[in-house]
Amino acid sequence: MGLLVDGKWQDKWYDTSKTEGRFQRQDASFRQNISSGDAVQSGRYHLFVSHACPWAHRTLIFRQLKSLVAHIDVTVVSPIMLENGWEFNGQLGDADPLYQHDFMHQLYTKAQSDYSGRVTVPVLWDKQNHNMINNESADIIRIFNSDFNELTNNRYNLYPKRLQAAIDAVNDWIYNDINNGVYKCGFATKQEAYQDAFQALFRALDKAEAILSEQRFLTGDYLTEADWRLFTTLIRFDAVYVGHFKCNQQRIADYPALSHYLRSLYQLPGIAETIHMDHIKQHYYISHPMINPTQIVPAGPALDFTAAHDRGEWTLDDVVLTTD
Ligand SMILES: N[C@@H](CCC(=O)N[C@@H](CS)C(=O)NCC(=O)O)C(=O)O
Repeated sequence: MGLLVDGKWQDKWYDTSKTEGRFQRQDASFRQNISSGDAVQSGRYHLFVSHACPWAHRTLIFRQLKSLVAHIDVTVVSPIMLENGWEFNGQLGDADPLYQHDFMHQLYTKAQSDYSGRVTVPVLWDKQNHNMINNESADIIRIFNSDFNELTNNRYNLYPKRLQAAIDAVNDWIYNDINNGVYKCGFATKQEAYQDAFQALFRALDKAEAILSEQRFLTGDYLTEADWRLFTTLIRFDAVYVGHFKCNQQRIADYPALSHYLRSLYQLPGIAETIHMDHIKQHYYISHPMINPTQIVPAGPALDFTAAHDRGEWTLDDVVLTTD
């Protein structure tokens, strides 16, 4: 794991020495949108992802739900991320079909030769102008939600105006305490930092459990981006975060509403194909040798997301708004 400094790769772990052992995520740097009109073209944009990564996973889910599979190709990096950062490896993931790079950091320096910062997935790339459109999943899912509607004729709106305030409010605590919260637990290097993140994480999971015991989705009757942002952390939780990141007060399987909700989302058409548990487990357990020096990947737990759930029978048409 490392980062680019003035366009040069350096193999360095996260620095927690100035933050009392607390992990702080750096903001993404490439934050363009795709303007409507001419810029919206089938086959012009390319998505670079890791199947391990919960942030990249959001973008793959939106690519499915928004009928973009035929229009935006995907390249999957190797799940093993060590001294060279994310790598292209035709055996464990895909080779780089655009530039035959060996490493993801080469894509960043192609976009900006003096780039300084972390080299993260997902990346939305413009093949026509050979530049990086965006490397922030929160933006990419909004681009997918709205910018290609003319091309696909898919009108599902996972960030509808009338729910935006509610979605933003939910995203805020779910991002800080759950999505990023598991990383704050796992990457903490001081007991107190871990303890604080752990308490905030399970307070937030208890809150999500209470909300979902009362209503179908996080913001009420409609499925929105807030649900998918929570989903990608929940699906990894029992397999990885409980053990590897020490998020072990209880499992998602021990929360009745959360576990049924998780299965109901998993069982929607197109979603199971976005989940690759082998990449998820290999990535975390092998790529963080300071946390797991033997790099042994646990064989369990047995998880069955196809089991029945009690959240009712519904399709996307029933629960996703198609209005602004
Ligand atoms: N804000 C970014 C975060 C992406 C991110 O941190 N991805 C992780 C993988 S799960 C990564 O690439 N980490 C590499 C690093 O930090 O060096 C987003 O949501 O798109």
